[in-house]
Amino acid sequence: MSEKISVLITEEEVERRIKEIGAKISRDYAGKELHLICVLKGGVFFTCELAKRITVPVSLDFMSVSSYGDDTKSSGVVRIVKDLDQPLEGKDVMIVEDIIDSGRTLSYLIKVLKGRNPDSLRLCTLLDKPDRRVKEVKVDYCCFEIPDEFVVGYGLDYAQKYRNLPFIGVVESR
Ligand SMILES: O=P(O)(O)OC[C@H]1O[C@H](OP(=O)(O)OP(=O)(O)O)[C@H](O)[C@@H]1O
Ligand SMILES: Nc1nc2[nH]cnc2c(=O)[nH]1
Repeated sequence: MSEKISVLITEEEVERRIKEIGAKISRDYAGKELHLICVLKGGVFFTCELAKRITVPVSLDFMSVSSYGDDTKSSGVVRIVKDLDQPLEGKDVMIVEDIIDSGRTLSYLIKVLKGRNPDSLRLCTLLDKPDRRVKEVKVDYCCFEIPDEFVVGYGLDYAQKYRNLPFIGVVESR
């Protein structure tokens, strides 16, 4: 079955905003190098587009995490499925995510990665749903705050589909 999807944020708006955030990050990190951590799978499209807009030297690493089913959603326990390849010690690190919802994933990840002694650790997200927050998370860079709707596209899936949409859409019928 295919779902009806309406456009929430157009491709042009997403691209324009990523350029803006990339320029801001480049100014904020002038004279430094930046180590981007892409949180798979959703973060991959945003990470690539953002990295292209950052003008300071960038290195990349990838991580995959998953919740332990419904119980985790309340316990906030997150499992590392694929860990980083490189250490973080002495690096200026930025976690790059597609969306922050309850905040459970990111609050866990930030705690774990801080323990690896980076020089600095910040968070950049494409989308933020502040109304859904259960765990407080400091968001350093955010492209768009959105209402509490289930969105797809630009890395975000519905049953593993629609990650490749070049815009942010809302699934009307699920
Ligand atoms: O703030 P939270 O409520 O913790 O939700 C945010 C998390 O959910 C999404 O990942 P998802 O579990 O859908 O994995 P995916 O990126 O592999 O699709 C997103 O990429 C965040 O990691
Ligand atoms: N695809 C998708 N994944 C999410 N994870 C948390 N919120 C969302 C959402 O709105 N869409």
